[in-house]
Amino acid sequence: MEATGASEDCCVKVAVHVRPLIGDEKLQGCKDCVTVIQGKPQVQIGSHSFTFDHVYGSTGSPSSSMFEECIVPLVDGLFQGYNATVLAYGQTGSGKTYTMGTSLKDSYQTGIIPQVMNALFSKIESLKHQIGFQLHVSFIEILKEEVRDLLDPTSLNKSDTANGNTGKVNVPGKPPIQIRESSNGVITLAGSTEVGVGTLKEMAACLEQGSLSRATGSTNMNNQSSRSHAIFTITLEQMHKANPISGDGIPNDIMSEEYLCAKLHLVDLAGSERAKRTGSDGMRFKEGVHINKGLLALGNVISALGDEKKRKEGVHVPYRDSKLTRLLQDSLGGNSRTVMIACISPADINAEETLNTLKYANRARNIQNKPVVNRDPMSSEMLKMRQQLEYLQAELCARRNSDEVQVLKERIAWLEAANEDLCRELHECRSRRSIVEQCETDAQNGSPCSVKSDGLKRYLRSIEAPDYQMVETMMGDSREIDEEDAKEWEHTLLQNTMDKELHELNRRLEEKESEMKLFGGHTVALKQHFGKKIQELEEEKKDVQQERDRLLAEIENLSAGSDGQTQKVHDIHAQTLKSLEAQVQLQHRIKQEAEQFRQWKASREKELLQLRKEGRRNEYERQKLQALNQRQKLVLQRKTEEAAMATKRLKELLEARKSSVRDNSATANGNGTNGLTNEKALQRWLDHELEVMVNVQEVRFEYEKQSQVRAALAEELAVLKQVDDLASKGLSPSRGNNGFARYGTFSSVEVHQPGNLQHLMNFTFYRASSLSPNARVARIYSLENMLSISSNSLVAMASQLSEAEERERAFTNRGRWNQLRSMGDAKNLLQYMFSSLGDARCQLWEKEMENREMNEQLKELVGLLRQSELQRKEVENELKLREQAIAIALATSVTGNSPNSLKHVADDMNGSLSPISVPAQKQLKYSPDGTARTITNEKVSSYWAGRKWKTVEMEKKPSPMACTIQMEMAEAMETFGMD
Ligand SMILES: Nc1ncnc2c1ncn2[C@@H]1O[C@H](COP(=O)(O)OP(=O)(O)OP(=O)(O)O)[C@@H](O)[C@H]1O
Repeated sequence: MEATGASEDCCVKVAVHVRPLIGDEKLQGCKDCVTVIQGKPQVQIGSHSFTFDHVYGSTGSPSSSMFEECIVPLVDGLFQGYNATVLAYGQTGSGKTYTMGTSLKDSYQTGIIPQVMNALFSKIESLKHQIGFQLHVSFIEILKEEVRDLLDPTSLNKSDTANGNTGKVNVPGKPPIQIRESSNGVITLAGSTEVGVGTLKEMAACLEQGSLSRATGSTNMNNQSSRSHAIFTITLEQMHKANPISGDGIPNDIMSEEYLCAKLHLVDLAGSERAKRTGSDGMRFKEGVHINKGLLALGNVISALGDEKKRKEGVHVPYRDSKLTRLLQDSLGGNSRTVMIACISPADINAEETLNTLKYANRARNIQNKPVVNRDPMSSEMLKMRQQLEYLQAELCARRNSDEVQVLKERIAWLEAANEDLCRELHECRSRRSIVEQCETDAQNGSPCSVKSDGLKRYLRSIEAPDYQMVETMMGDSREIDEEDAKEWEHTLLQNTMDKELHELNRRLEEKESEMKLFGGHTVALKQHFGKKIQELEEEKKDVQQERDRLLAEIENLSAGSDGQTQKVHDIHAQTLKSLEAQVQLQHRIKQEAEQFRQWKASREKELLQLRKEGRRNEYERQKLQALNQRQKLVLQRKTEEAAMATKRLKELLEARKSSVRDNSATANGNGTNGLTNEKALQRWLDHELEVMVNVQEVRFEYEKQSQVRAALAEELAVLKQVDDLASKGLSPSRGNNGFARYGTFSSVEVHQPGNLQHLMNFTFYRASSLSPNARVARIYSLENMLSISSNSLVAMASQLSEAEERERAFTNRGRWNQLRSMGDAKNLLQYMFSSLGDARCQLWEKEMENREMNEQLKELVGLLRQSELQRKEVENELKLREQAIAIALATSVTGNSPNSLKHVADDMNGSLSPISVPAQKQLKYSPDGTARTITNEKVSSYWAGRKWKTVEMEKKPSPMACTIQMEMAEAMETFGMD
């Protein structure tokens, strides 16, 4: 296959995909530090701003439009014979696999590769009648600079549990896949499996098989991190059957076929990573080193191609530095239309990596590719000939006799006029027919119009008569009549349908009417039933009233008939009794109320006390928290200031480095006054270089310290928020197994933490749940403030570090020692370096000596500390035992138990008393009969000897010696920063 045809220059298109903050980042309280300018493909981070071809995610365009805007043009180009490449680049965990859709889980349908497959097959479906297609796919990965075939059926899928890796294992003895370059510069893979696919399902199966075989592993930054660069390649071959009939109307097979072949590489690169952050060691670390090497080589290729000056100078492009760059040779600066998707995380902790990715991508935008249509040389020759033929035919046509054209034009005009007449006539006929039909309908309904209808029918029949038809045929258009028939047929059909509908409606109407009737019957019956019921009730009411009246009358009669005086006495007694009863009840009520009041008052007082206690506790807590916030803020401020100073210094040094390079090159070029100036300038340059290096180290150190502070703050904030959330739902803390107060369930915070950190989290949780709601809110607010300060500081440092790294890279590529133009310069500088190194070594030696001495002192101190600690413990134990003994002795003096029985008690408590001599202020002395008396200021040994209690110390406070030890220990611990 040969790339032929005119090439078009086109730049590599770069799209940025900003993923949202993910679970882990949210748990770490990360802030979004990436701003996407709305309506513009612009990304800002810290003080840096970048413009790309597209920006998706965050406040940019929705990710769903990425495929339409970036990938569809490439798929279309594939059908025109253009190679294409989609490259996903970014730090580990930034969403490359998600974007490409090779993970087979969350993004499978929205990923680029599945969408490409759908688009390809639907296009093939629509074109398959004109074009013959053949599709092949291959899927390889580059793992540790080794190309592995992910579709090789003979290799085994293996889960390498030792390293936690999953991936393919090549069959022993099988030759490795080779990268070859053909004479015309096309890169091919010898020995990789190319699977022919005919359906979408088959292609999807290949993707699935390869994705499952890909090497993945777990790191601190991504549970399922791709440990290799993966390339899924689709090869589309087309046989165009353009122009199958030659100009003379004779089929011409040789002239009609055109063969095109284009490749689409879909590349999911492994993520760039820092071993420290991914926490990788052993095998994972080695993988990381290889990944970074490959990406560095890719970066160098991008730099070489993206720098216009270098391009013009024809600088060597280091494609051969890695297998990845070798395989992507065509995609970068070659025969391909390329889209690079830079995936970034918006989290502040990833600011440095995000900046590096954006810079990398920005450079890639300058790469110029030269895509050409890939067609078969034979068919391209044929195409040329065909084009020539078409051109000649057109020329021939133009030169033909113009009279012929004139005649044809007149004929066309005549035909058009005839056509117009016919159309008019047809229109009239149609309107007449509709009148006839109307009359016919009326006739059926007995309308007077029926008389006319016969005449019109006759007229119509005359129209349909053979001579009429003949006229029609003569005019060359019999279609109108067919149309009329069709209309009539349509009309009949419509009428039938309407009839049916009417019939249906009538039927339903009847149904409804019968339902109504039925319902009407029911209503009457119900009315009657309830009417009767009401009447019955009315009658019952009347009866009851009559009964009541009768009873009242009876009572009146009875009272009128009794003796008046007896009644009076009876009344007086009854009244007295009543008033007495009322009095008693009143007293009882008063008593009850008094008791209730007393209880209420007591409970109020208790509550008040409780509230006061709570208030005091809250106030204390508030003050403590305030102090803590203040202290932490100050520490953070100090740390941030230190970091800002280091960052500023680094910035200045980097600026100064630029100008010093210029000065030195001027001096080295002979513009300096003499050799001595040159020597001094070189020495200054070297000092400066070393200072930059040390400063970068300092900033990185500050960066890491700041990250740790940030992580601790974020951790506490996450826990506090969780506690607050649970509390707002009305859940109360419960005690966990470890004794700490906990809420029912704990989030994934604890699931992800290893042992001791888990313990710490529990502790934080305990503290958080013991805070009052107000204190919690205040602490959350303060933590959020501190986090935001920390986040800004981190982004500023990341920006300077990324700058320093980039300049260092540029410097390394350019050659650090370019400024040395003569042997003299080199010798002088070497001499200077030697003496500087000598000084540094001497200083180091002195420091080491000092350190050694300090270490020895430290060791002694630690020994002393341990000894004191042991002594402290001994004293404490002793104190405990004595307390027990005192308790027993006191009990004896009260209960009269004999010391003998107490001895058993003490023994049971493992209380064998060791002799110790301590100053005592108050002591008890026991006689053999068990009686005790108090003695003071006497040094005695407490010892159970031959059933005799001698003395037992009563001092409860720790002894002066224990106090001294404790103080010494506290001081020492504070000095060495030990908890
Ligand atoms: N646009 C997105 N929306 C939601 N979640 C995303 C998005 N992009 C990535 N993620 C999530 O982020 C995590 C990391 O993504 P992914 O594995 O694709 O990263 P990666 O760049 O391929 O990492 P590595 O280089 O380590 O393989 C996954 O859990 C994924 O679900």
